[in-house]
Amino acid sequence: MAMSMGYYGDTAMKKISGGGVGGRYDVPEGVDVRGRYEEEFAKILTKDALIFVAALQREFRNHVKYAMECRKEAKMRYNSGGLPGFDPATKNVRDGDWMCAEVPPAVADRRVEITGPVERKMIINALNSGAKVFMADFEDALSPTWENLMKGQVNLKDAVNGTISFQDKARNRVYKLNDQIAKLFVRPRGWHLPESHIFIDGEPAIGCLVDFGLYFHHNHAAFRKTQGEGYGPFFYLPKMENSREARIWNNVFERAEKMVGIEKGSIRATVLIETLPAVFQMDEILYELRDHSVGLNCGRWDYIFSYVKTFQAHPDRLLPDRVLVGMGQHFMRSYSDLLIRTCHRRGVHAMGGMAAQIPIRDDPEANAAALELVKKDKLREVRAGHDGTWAAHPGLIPAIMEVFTNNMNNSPNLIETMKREDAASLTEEDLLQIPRGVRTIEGLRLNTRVGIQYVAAWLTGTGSVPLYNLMEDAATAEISRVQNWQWLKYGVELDGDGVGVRVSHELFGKVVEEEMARIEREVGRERFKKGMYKEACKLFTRQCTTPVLDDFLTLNAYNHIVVHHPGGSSKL
Ligand SMILES: CC(=O)SCCNC(=O)CCNC(=O)[C@H](O)C(C)(C)COP(=O)(O)OP(=O)(O)OC[C@H]1O[C@@H](n2cnc3c(N)ncnc32)[C@H](O)[C@@H]1OP(=O)(O)O
Ligand SMILES: O=CC(=O)O
Ligand SMILES: [Mg+2]
Repeated sequence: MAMSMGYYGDTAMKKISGGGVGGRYDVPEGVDVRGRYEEEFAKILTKDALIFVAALQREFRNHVKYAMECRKEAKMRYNSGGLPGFDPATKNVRDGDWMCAEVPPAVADRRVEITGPVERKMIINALNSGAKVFMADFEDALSPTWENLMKGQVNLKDAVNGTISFQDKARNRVYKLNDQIAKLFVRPRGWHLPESHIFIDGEPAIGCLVDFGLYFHHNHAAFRKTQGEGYGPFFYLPKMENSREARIWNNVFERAEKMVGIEKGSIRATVLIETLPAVFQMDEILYELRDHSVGLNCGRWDYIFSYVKTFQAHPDRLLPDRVLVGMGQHFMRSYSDLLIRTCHRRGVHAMGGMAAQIPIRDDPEANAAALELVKKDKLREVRAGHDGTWAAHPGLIPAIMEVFTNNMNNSPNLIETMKREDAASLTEEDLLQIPRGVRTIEGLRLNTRVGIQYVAAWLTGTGSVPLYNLMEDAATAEISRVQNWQWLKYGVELDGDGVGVRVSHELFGKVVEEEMARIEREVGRERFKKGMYKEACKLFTRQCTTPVLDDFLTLNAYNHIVVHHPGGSSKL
C-alpha cells in the first residue's frame, strides 16, 4: 500500500502499554473503544485503522455538525409553511455544461444490483447471485449493533480478499465465492447516526466515517486490484438533503485518497436521492462529487418517508394509505424522470429503486402475481431510461435481468441514448404534487402491525425482514411510523373503506392492542414471549404519539442497542 508516512507518522508511534493483548484494543491517542473485544474485531480495529478514522472525524466533525444544523434550519422553514424548491443561488450549476468524470469500465454495466445487509452468508449469496453489482448495506437493511458492524467489516474484508466462506452446519452446506461475482458497493450509514461504541476526543464517532473509514482502510488496495480494474472502492451514499453534505463526502474521499497515496477520482459513489429536499439539488450534488460520482439512485422508500417528514406541519399534504404511494403517483414519476435526465446529462448512471415484493415460497399463484408486479415496475424503469435497478432477493434477478436486457439495445447502459430532455420542463409543482388515494383503518392497522414487528426485529439485531410477503427495512418502517404520527396529529378521517372514523389516541390505542394480539397469534406465543415485541410496541407507540416528530426511528431507538463493554480500551 502506498501510504503517506507523514499522516500515519507520530501518533502511530505512541504505544499503549499492554494494548492489543488480554482483551483490549490497541487504541491511539484520544480514541476509546467501548464495544466488546473480540480477536477478529481487533484485526479490523487496528491502531492504524483507528488513526485513519480519527483523522477523518477530526477533520470533518465541524462540517458535519454544521450540515446537521442546516437540516434543522430547513426543517423550521418547512414547519413554518415553506416548501422545498430549486435554489436560485445555484442556478448556474444547474444550467452549466459541466460533466462528471467518466464511468469506470468495471461498473459500466449495472443493470441489476442486489442489496442486502453485511451478513456473511448473504454477502456470499449476493456476490454469487448473477447481479452485476452487490450493495452491501450498513444502512437501511442493517441494525447497527456492535456485533453486526464489526462482523460486517470482517466479512467484507474476507469478501474483497476472496477468502470468504460460510458453513451451514445444519444443512451441511459450505458457501464459497464463484469465479464470476458481482462488483461490490458499500453503503455506510447516514450523516446523522453516531457510532456510540467508539469515542473520539470524548464524543461518539460519526457512524458513516467509521463504516467508510474501516472498510476503505482495509480494502482499498485489494479492491482496486481484484474488482475495480484500478478504480474503487465503490460506495452508495444515503439520505443526504443538500449538496453541502455531498461536498463533505467529496472532501472525505479526497482526503482518504491522499492519505493512502492513490489517485484523486479512484473512489466512486452513487448518491441515493431519497429525501424530498435533495430532488431539488441533484445537479448540485453531482457537481460536488463530479470527480467521484457514478450516478444517482431513486431511493423511493426513504423518499416517501421524507415527503411526510418534510410536510409534517402541512395538513393539506397528507398521504393516502402507504400501499397506494407507488411510482405511478405523479410526484414519484416526476422524481424518477428528472433523476434520469440529470444523470444522463452529466454522463453517469440513473439507477432505479427497490420493488418491495419478494418470492412467496408456499403459494405459487401469489408468487406469480408478485413477480408480475416486480416485472411491471422494472419495465417502467427501463423504458423511462434507468440504467439499472435494485433487487431485494436473488430469486428475482433472472426476471429483472431479462426485462432490462430486452430493453437496452445491447448497451451496457442508457447514458448516451436516453437523454430525457422532455423532463427538463418538470416543475416544483410536479415534484411536490400531493399523492392521490384513500385512507383506511386497514392502512392504520397495517402500519402498526408492520412497524412493531420491524422494530422488534431491529432491536434483536435484524435490519431487514420479510413481512406479509414484502421486504421491510428501516426505510419502509419509517413510512409506517410517520404516517401514523401524521394521521394522529391531524385526526384524519379514515373513510376509504366506508368506515368513516377519525384517528384519535383512543382509536390508535385500540388498534395497537388488537394488532399486538394479532402479532402474537401469527408468530406464536413462545416466539412472542421470547422476542422484543412489547419493547418494540412501547417504542413505536411513543414515536407515533409524540407531540414533536422524531427525525429518525433508528436514531431514537439506537440507545436500546448500544452495549458498552465494562473494560473498554481507552487512551483519553
Ligand atoms: C429501502 C432500501 O433501502 S432497499 C435496500 C435495503 N434492503 C435490503 O437490502 C433487503 C435485502 N433482502 C433481504 O434482506 C431478504 O431478502 C429478506 C429479509 C427481505 C427476505 O429474506 P429471507 O426470508 O431470508 O429470504 P429467503 O428465505 O427466501 O432466502 C432464500 C435464500 O436467499 C438468500 N437471500 C435472500 N435475500 C438475499 C439478499 N438480498 N442477498 C443475498 N442473499 C439473499 C438467503 O440468504 C437464502 O439463502 P440460502 O438458501 O442459501 O439459505
Ligand atoms: O434506500 C433506498 C430506499 O428506497 O430508501
Ligand atoms: Mg433508503
